[in-house]
Amino acid sequence: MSDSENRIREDIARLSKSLFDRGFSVGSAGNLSAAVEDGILMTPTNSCLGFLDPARISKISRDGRHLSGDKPSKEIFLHSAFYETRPEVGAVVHLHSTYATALSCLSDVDPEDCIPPLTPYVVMRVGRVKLVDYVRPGDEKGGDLIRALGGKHAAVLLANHGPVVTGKDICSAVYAAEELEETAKLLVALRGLPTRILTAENVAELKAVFGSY
Ligand SMILES: O=C(O)[C@@H](O)C(=O)COP(=O)(O)O
Ligand SMILES: [Zn+2]
Repeated sequence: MSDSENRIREDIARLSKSLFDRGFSVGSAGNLSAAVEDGILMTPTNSCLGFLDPARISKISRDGRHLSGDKPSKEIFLHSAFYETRPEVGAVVHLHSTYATALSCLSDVDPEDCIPPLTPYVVMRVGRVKLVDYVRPGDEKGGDLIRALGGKHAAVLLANHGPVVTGKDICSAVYAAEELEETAKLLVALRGLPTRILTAENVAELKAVFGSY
């Protein structure tokens, strides 16, 4: 195993524990993956993000075959669809974090833009978030729904389930998932209050200056 793969395994375990310790995931909810030179590392199914053993993290091929480690997350289709459709994706994080999941259950969120641009950082880290129709966790159809987005979104909310956020590497994907959750919390706190969001010009300026990955 290469030094780089070992480092990414350690990063997945360390960042997963950090998410678990701060309540971004509970029990065995959520899953993370990261690309390595010869495949994709993925958290094992039914594992607790707080107690991962780097050596037992699953490894799958780019076409979804289980190569080594424990049995991979049942959300393998969801993760694989992001890697397939967005070449810049180096990692994927799925959580059941409370506020983002709460938004995913509201009947009046805008399915095209379910995390409106309240602050600059969510625009810079996450971009426009699309609501994806509900399917059973682990259903292959989840992958089809992500592929249908044509790689246009770095993050989605799975209806009545939770967020899936990507990044160029595992650290960026985790930071983006945290930013999405904090913005969801603000949106819930501001519900019913007259709220100013960033204008289209503000968003365009952020994209021009900071780009989007
Ligand atoms: O909600 C679910 O069942 C999955 O999306 C999940 O979060 C945990 O599944 P595994 O990664 O297979 O444990
Ligand atoms: Zn889930």
